[in-house]
Amino acid sequence: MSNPEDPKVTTTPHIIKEEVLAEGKWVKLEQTTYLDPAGNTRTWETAKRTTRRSNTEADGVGIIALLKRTLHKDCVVMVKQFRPPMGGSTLEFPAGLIDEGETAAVAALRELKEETGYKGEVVGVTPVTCLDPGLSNCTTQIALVNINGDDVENIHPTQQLGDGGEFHLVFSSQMHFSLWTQIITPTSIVFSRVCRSYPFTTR
Ligand SMILES: Nc1nc(=O)[nH]c2c1ncn2[C@H]1C[C@H](O)[C@@H](COP(=O)(O)OP(=O)(O)O)O1
Repeated sequence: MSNPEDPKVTTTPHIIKEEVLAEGKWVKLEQTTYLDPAGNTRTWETAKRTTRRSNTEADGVGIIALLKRTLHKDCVVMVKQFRPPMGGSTLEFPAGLIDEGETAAVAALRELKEETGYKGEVVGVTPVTCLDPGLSNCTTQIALVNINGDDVENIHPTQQLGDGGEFHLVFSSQMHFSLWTQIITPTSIVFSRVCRSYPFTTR
């Protein structure tokens, strides 16, 4: 039985070793051996993307894109798509992996163009945040983008879809969107975890 008078042995937690248990083309499973804050050696099952580049902080970028048009209310552009891990469709901010040599801002404009057809302008990029730190080391940055809907290039946006299949564009009124953020977000971390991918009921 432990003596409550004993000073707790504490040390800085850190990774001791990482062993690959299984690896696919996109994802790998590792066993992470680490020292916990009480000085105990423990293990954790960790999922990682295989696509992470050595010279970057974030795996991907999520895009909060505001469509601004004369005589229309501003709208947030979102995409609805089938997500195999969910076994169904989700309503999400446009998003994607950051390619080699890209900044989050450059990746945001490329992904926005591919997924929605819109040409945007980046007005801000958040710091790096994690998405599901109990499972994975995946990280993201959120780019805030304005779309000039009056620009001739944005009148009839054409998606540039690859093998990934079909995306449906969804426009959420800014007021509705603000309500979500007031309810769900005291911090950007909660915001990105809860709001980046919002389960969508398909009919
Ligand atoms: N976990 C994944 N499994 C796959 O089988 N394929 C995957 C995974 N993650 C990404 N990809 C593929 C799918 C696309 O062809 C490319 C690029 O994805 P990207 O569009 O950048 O990201 P998402 O919008 O999140 O799909 O990677």
